[in-house]
Amino acid sequence: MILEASQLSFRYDSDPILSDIDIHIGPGVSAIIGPNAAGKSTLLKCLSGILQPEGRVRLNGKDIRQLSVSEITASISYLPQEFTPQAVLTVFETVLLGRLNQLGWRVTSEVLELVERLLEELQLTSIAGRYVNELSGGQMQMVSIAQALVRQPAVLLMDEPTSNLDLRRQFDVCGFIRQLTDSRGLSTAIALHDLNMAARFADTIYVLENGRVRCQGEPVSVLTEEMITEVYRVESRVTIEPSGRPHVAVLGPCSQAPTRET
Ligand SMILES: Nc1ncnc2c1ncn2[C@@H]1O[C@H](COP(=O)(O)OP(=O)(O)OP(=O)(O)O)[C@@H](O)[C@H]1O
Repeated sequence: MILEASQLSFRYDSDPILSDIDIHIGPGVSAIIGPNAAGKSTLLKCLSGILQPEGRVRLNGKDIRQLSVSEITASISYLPQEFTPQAVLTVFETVLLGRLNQLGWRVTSEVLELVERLLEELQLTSIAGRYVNELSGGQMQMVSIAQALVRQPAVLLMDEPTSNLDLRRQFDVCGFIRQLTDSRGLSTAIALHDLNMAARFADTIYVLENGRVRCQGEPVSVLTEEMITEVYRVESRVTIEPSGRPHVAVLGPCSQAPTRET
């Protein structure tokens, strides 16, 4: 399934937040990077149908404005940046709730097995019976990832899914999402701050700057020292790994950084 936007623009009030965005999600992993307030979360909300932008958002060629909420949520799973549990439920129940649209009045054994399998794959089985309001930030984030994945979407939109995770978990989660994307032919977009995670796991990177796509393409063509200096105002060294993917070492802030609003 393909999710694409053309000439997408959005404003919350008077100021434009996103302008003339053309983006093509999938199949594969697209990373959306850019400084704070560049518009990454707003873009994901526009793509998921939560916000109504100007321009076109199409799901497999169909304007999503012509789709019902249940048609959208049957295909697109959106993981917000902040996960706030709505009620005091266990981890298992919270993940199961991700299937809300597909649940009848009886939960089938297939769905229960699906939840169990996912908890196992994300190494959450040991906390399946814990209440979500008692979890650490990282555990909570893992549960929200499981809740997004249990819906078995064709399109996966994730807003900084690894921001609260330790170093090892960041690799595990990104690797799992990458592998799931490949094995199920998903179209996945992930907003990320970690350039090396984007370099390692994405097929395509979109760089957002002040609400516009500054550049896009394969990690090796996008993640250049020049782009990083101009967009993030830091000095870096970019080397190419044996895999052909770039690796970014950040050296420090640019000495003569232009002042810009964030
Ligand atoms: N509900 C809202 N009402 C008004 N302005 C908003 C709202 N949500 C976000 N904004 C503004 O839109 C701009 C883009 O915010 P957004 O959260 O999309 O950026 P981001 O790139 O995801 O940032 P970050 O990396 O800090 O998460 C910011 O200037 C922000 O203040």
